[in-house]
Amino acid sequence: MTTTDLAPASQDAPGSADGRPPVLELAGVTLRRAGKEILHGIDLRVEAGEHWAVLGPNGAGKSTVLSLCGANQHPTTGTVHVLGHRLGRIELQALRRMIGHVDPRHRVASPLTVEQVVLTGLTGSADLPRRWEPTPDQAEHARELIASVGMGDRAGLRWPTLSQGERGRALIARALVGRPQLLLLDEPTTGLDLAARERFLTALDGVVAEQPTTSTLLVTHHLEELPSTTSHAALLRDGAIVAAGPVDEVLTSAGVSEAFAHPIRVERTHGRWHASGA
Ligand SMILES: Nc1ncnc2c1ncn2[C@@H]1O[C@H](COP(=O)(O)OP(=O)(O)OP(=O)(O)O)[C@@H](O)[C@H]1O
Repeated sequence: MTTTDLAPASQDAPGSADGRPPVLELAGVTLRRAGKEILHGIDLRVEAGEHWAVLGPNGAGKSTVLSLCGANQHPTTGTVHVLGHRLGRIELQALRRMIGHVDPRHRVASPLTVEQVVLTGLTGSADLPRRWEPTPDQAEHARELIASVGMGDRAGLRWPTLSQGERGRALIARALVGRPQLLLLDEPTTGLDLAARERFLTALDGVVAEQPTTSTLLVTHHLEELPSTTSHAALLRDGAIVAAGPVDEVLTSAGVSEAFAHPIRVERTHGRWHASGA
């Protein structure tokens, strides 16, 4: 395989105040599937270095929004710009190589080892292309990431034999291996034990510190799983955004209660969030 580098961001990419295109811009996005509109007029703008939490009840459309941001599907109407490129005008796989995506729907078809699965993050594919080899730097970075998610002694294990939590850890390393400018995390701590969850949050804080322009979007059902570096939040309900903006303005008891149609008390202590029934 030849690695196709992306052309410079398209001329029609919307600009920000400093002239750089936003990392993500969704404008008037609707999406229809199986005769049903599942997203209605989504507007969302994410700048470099912002860290977004995406929250909402089951079926609100969180994963669907992330799949658009991850160049996995096109909107039915409206526009999606990712890293300055408009979906529909760019080869999706080339774009995917610049995005780290922890996707619970990710399928590993062949019995790859943990190390091989992590390396597929560099090729943006489900399998390792024939004749493709990582550079020594890439291989070393993959090994470091595998160790950082606590899988250093399991790098040679094959995918079908892994537990759910081990797969989750491998997919986090896979998402980080390309040092992406955009990191999409769809319930990344599902199946992780308590220590692995905290290790993941520490690893994410490390990425944020090492790569200050990387932006993240994290979907979770549990406010306790939000990293303390979260800067913004979007609340979804029934395929629409009910609130989006700086995290302390959006993750309030009133905002979260409205999104979930249920009274919820939200508290923030030592930088982390907690939710309980009001
Ligand atoms: N390919 C599809 N065909 C038909 N309906 C779909 C399709 N993909 C998603 N949907 C529907 O769109 C809605 C939003 O789904 P989505 O997975 O984005 O929700 P979510 O907020 O991530 O939910 P959860 O918290 O349960 O994971 C759901 O009602 C779902 O059934």
